[in-house]
Amino acid sequence: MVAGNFKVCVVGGAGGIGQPLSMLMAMDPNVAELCVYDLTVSMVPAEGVAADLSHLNKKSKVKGYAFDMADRAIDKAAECLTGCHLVLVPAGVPRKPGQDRKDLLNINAGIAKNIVEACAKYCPEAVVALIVNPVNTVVPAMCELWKKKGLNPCKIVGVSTLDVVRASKFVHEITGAPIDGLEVPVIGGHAGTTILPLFSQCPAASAIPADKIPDLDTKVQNAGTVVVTAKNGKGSATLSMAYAGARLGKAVLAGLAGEASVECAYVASSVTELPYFASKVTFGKQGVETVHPIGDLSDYEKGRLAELTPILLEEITAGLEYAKENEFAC
Ligand SMILES: NC(=O)C1=CN([C@@H]2O[C@H](COP(=O)(O)OP(=O)(O)OC[C@H]3O[C@@H](n4cnc5c(N)ncnc54)[C@H](O)[C@@H]3O)[C@@H](O)[C@H]2O)C=CC1
Ligand SMILES: O=C([O-])CC(=O)C(=O)O
Repeated sequence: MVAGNFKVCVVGGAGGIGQPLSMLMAMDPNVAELCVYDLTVSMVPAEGVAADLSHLNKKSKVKGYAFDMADRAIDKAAECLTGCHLVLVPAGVPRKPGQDRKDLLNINAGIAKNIVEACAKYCPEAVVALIVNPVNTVVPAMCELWKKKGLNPCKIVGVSTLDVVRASKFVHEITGAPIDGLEVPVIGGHAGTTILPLFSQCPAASAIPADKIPDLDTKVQNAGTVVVTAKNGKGSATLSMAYAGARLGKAVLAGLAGEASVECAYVASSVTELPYFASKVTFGKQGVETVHPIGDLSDYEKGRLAELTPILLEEITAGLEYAKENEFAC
């Protein structure tokens, strides 16, 4: 397989997730150009992160861009975004202890819109992977605004890979089954009970007694909160998120390069009654190629799906409302 020569931008690239994510993407043989994009107020200047990464002995050329908070990306980010094949977006405010992901909507939806409207203008063919929370609402909001511009909503992808990474790790820890190839699909959304790990679809998890599954399910749902609590007001998951985001980013680029790859992601969907839903997705030459059906569920998982559906619908509806009340500047 010949490696691709793709241009990738990490927006929020000097942040907690952004720095390690930029590093992992700079190491991907499919990346020819990497843009590290952040605000001038970031903890480390984006140019500094880029200068640091530019010394890795990898083929990627790395450049940093920093903009003022008051700048609109649509006015400033032409050079940075033009020609991008993939834009990864870990820009936004993380949770503090006691907060719910939903509490971030007001501030983070505005940040996401500022970025996604610039992508609509400068790289409308790119896959735009949104890590910014609350994913359950921000993704439908940005996708509907994207559609209003006549663009293909399949280009907007909500990153829920960390749930798969966590569920798979927990099954490995309990069963001792080899970690390589151990994969628990996680469907639904990316917050609380909307996170539904499908242990019944992971052969290694069949060794776990049925009465232990609800606690394991809850452990996956609460894993983000465990990190928020342990970081004690200094942010949420960054390193594991960067690992998971790079895994998704690499799958997208592999697909664009002609090697179709499957990852769970939260996307516009018709596999359930909900218009946005996380399930397995095949990434191919155009980005999202196939959104896979959820497959067979255990009775427990069926019950959980019924329970999460109205909750996720409410969070999606908030996104649809946002898109009704707002417009892209372009
Ligand atoms: N989808 C998922 O599974 C996960 C999502 N997250 C979310 O990712 C987001 C980022 O988290 P962290 O990296 O920990 O936060 P952070 O605060 O460390 O970094 C965010 C970066 O975004 C930058 N930024 C803010 N507004 C911007 C704008 N308009 N344009 C460009 N850059 C901008 C900031 O300057 C900062 O450098 C949060 O919303 C968090 O909730 C975090 C973990 C997992
Ligand atoms: O918990 C948070 O706020 C960050 C996040 O989405 C996760 O770690 O899954």
